[in-house]
Amino acid sequence: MYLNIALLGGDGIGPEVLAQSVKCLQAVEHSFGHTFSFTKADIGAVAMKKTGEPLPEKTLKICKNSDAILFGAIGTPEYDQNPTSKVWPEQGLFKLRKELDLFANIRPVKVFPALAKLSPLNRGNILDTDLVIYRELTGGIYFGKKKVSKDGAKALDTCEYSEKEISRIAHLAFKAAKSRQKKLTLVDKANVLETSRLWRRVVTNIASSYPEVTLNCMFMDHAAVEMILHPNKFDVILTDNMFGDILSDQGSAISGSIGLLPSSSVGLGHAMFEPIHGSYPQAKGKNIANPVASILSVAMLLQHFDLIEEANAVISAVLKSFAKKIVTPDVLGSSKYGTDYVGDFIANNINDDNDDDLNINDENIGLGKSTII
Ligand SMILES: NC(=O)c1ccc[n+]([C@@H]2O[C@H](COP(=O)([O-])OP(=O)(O)OC[C@H]3O[C@@H](n4cnc5c(N)ncnc54)[C@H](O)[C@@H]3O)[C@@H](O)[C@H]2O)c1
Ligand SMILES: CC(C)[C@H](C(=O)O)[C@@H](O)C(=O)O
Ligand SMILES: [Mg+2]
Repeated sequence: MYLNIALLGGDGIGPEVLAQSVKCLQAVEHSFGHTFSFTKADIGAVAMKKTGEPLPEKTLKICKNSDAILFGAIGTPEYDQNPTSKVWPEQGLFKLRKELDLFANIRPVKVFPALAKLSPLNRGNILDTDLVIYRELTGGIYFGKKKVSKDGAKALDTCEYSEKEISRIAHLAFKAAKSRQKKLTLVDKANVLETSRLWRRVVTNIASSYPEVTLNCMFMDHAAVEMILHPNKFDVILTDNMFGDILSDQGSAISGSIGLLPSSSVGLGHAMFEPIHGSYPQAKGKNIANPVASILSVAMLLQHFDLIEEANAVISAVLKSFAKKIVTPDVLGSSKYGTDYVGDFIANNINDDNDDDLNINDENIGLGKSTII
């Protein structure tokens, strides 16, 4: 297969983890006889320095013309600590998500058996945690009207959702649940917010088209507790933009590190793949960032194009690195292995004979198919 992949490294550790993913994609090309072409483009603070824009036109064009986008991370302390700035790097990501209509952000949360003992939340019931968050990505409070009063003493963010915005991601989440454990949890604040009440009405109506799926509605505050106490009880979580952002970071604490969890963002045409973590600016240039979230995002990319054996080869190589404790220090404090070493190990273990000494089925990380559209 030929794939034209846009590479958006961004800021902080973004380019470092992305470089490991490219090595893995090159290993897939080599082992499975595919051709991937890579086009690098700027986004975030690095793009602002060059052009003044967090998402330059040229980058958007490259993304629109690509089959898929691999994204690193954006954001720098310079802008995080300057709340009065009129432009900031994260706007580049928002514009990209909106322009490409990437309305569904799919974030699997899994506990990897070989790492379960290292999880800060290690208890018996985390072991079979295998849930996936369907986060609405192009609406809600992130994209509603914003205002700051002239004297700067008041600010306003509005949260808006339409039936259409809710129903298109709800269908994806129900389809995912149907192919998994048939449980869907809608997370909202319907006891407070009008938008949440709309979500409940729309999602409850859609549920009748998926009789095999059990729908459960849960308030966000309660969900935060349940996810820590009984993470293995969840299957598919459907939620809005803001709640999905928060719950997925929380999910990573169950897995053991935010450096482990990938995501895909899909719409009707385009698809983007990125770790759930940020630009971790403190680690920039230190070769300590965990590349696994980015590499597993490559596995989701391959699944998206139905390259299932190839995705399994990547997953199998990642699991081998866990089994041999070739991991970065966020996972195992005493580890001496850096970003490059872990990336090289995984890339060097990607081959078309992926179950040589590990059975992928025993430790299948269940990323799920990233899109059903
Ligand atoms: N999608 C994105 O590009 C994205 C996501 C979240 C945050 N951000 C941005 O990143 C910047 C920093 O934000 P933050 O500190 O809240 O979040 P962050 O995810 O960058 O880092 C939070 C902590 O998570 C850990 N961590 C993150 N990535 C890791 C990795 N690959 N390996 C090991 N440990 C890792 C580190 O302990 C780090 O201190 C901000 O500018 C923020 O806006 C970007
Ligand atoms: C960088 C930030 C704006 C972004 C978000 O909130 O969507 C990030 O946290 C994410 O999870 O992708
Ligand atoms: Mg986030």
